[in-house]
Amino acid sequence: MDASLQKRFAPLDYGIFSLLLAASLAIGLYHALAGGRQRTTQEFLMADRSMSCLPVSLSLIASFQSAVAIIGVPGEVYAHGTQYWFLGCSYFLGLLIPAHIFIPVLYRLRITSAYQYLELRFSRAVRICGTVTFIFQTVVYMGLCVYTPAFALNAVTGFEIWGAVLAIGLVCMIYTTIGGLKAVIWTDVFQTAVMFAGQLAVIVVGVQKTGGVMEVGRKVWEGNRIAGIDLNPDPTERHTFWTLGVGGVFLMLSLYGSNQSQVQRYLSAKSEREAVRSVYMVFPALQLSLALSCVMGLVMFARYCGEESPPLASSNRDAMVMYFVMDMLEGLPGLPGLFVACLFSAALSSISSSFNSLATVTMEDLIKPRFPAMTEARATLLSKGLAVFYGLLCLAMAFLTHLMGDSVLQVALKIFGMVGGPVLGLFCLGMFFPWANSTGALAGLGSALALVCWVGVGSIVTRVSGAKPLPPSCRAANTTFNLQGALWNITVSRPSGLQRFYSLSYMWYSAFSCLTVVFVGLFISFLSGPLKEEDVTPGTVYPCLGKLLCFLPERLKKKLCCVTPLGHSLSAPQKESEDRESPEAQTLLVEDETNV
Ligand SMILES: O=C(O)CCCC[C@@H]1SC[C@@H]2NC(=O)N[C@@H]21
Ligand code: NA
Repeated sequence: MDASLQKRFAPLDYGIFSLLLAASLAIGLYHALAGGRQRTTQEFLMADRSMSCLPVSLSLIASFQSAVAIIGVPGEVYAHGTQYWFLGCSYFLGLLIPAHIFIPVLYRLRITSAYQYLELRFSRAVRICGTVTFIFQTVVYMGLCVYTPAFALNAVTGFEIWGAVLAIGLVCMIYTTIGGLKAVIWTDVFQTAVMFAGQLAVIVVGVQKTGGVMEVGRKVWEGNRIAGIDLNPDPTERHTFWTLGVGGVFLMLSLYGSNQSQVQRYLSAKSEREAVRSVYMVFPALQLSLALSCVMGLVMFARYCGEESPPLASSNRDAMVMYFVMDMLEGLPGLPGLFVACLFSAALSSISSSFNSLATVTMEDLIKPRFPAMTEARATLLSKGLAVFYGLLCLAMAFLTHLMGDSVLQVALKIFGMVGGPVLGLFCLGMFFPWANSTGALAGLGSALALVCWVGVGSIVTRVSGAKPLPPSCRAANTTFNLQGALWNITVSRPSGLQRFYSLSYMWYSAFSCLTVVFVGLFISFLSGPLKEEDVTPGTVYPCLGKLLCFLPERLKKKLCCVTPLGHSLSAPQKESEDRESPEAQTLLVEDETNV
């Protein structure tokens, strides 16, 4: 980008930014020296299952709110309008279902890795497949999280990309490796606060510099950026109420229901009730962060829509967001540093959660079952070594990220759909369908991954990445403009056949892959001999049929294989003092440890 547009940092900016990194390191160091000094895997990986709901909820938000959303969502709203905001409608079911179905089932099994559930319900093979799929998804996501802030910074300030990547990667590796899950959660709390502060600063200064709230409102209205509810049922339509509101529910379930990063936070809560409470506390904070990033996109539109050719309009939209921020905050020493601290906080909180959960599942699902006699000290040391290994892998992934094209937000959501969706399907198949067996689960997972990766790769290769950006102009609608508007609305010739398959909205990938696992899984299970109630491990099936058909007599419900609820009836709240382990799960876990 030409030097005239390049923005410079004041010394105070560097000061604030370094302060953030230092604070994160300090929190990590504190947890390395305080408490149990991270000498057991229970403390290093599970925070001694002692966390209360507030830090858990802030850590849940921070884990999947990275620079990808903080830069990607404003860019999305700037180019396409506020349709994306309807994603907030998916947060209701997307959080209620994890709170009242996934947590009760997973928490009472007292597991460490979410994928232990897959072995308890199906078989070790299914568990290994789930773990490997999760590892792949998380490594790619980490690369995206590291690269995004570094790329945006470099595009606008000339900040050396690999300097930023190393800064993020090293700081994160240090405090995650020495401080364990406690450090990750408490740094997430601090970093979430910095994230909100940074976004708020840009919005307040941006509105003030663009002529005030009324002026911004008028411009975004005339610029056709306020989207109404779009009930178009066409699944190839990129963002509609259905793709965001319904497809988004499956996306949220794949993150908050069956993703180790989030499940590990639920399991680190000191009681099931604390875990459920933390999910309820996530809801308002997620809505707020979605609102902040959408409003930031609107302010950015209002700021540049009057100009003939907005700066950087030609280049990557994510870089343009960073330019907008520096354009707004320049001349206010400290604020550019605050926003960069916000970006790095977003990245650090997501990457540290990923490091820690990768180390956890690798230990619990891939190493411990092979070496059951390993001493606690060696296991903890190995977990720390894994955190370093995954840190280096993440830096390598950052290289690959910039090959993916698209806006980083779209890439991230595609990955979650292509890889997170099938794993969600395994959990749904296991929890809601007692007849499903491990043959069906493996067949379902394989077919879903094949199908949804075919769609995903196809859409990238054939570049049917969906809607065109709206005209970037906010001048009052005059005749020529209307004509131009009309021209913009001509729909390209409707794709047919394979093209139509590739142009499936990426927001449907989670739902599509999840339902493929369920349908194929059930079909193969019935072909290969469905399980009976007594074959299913107690506590691994959620008796949703029993709840839905609660009006039926017990006899009939038994017949319909609505298996009896978990160790404790699901409706009874978990008493604090009562020992969490249901007798069946307890005996089971003993077997699990022995039959290695
Ligand atoms: O920001 C990221 O790191 C990934 C993109 C957002 C992931 C999803 S979108 C729905 C939910 N709300 C969030 O803030 N993050 C997740
Ligand atoms: Na984050």
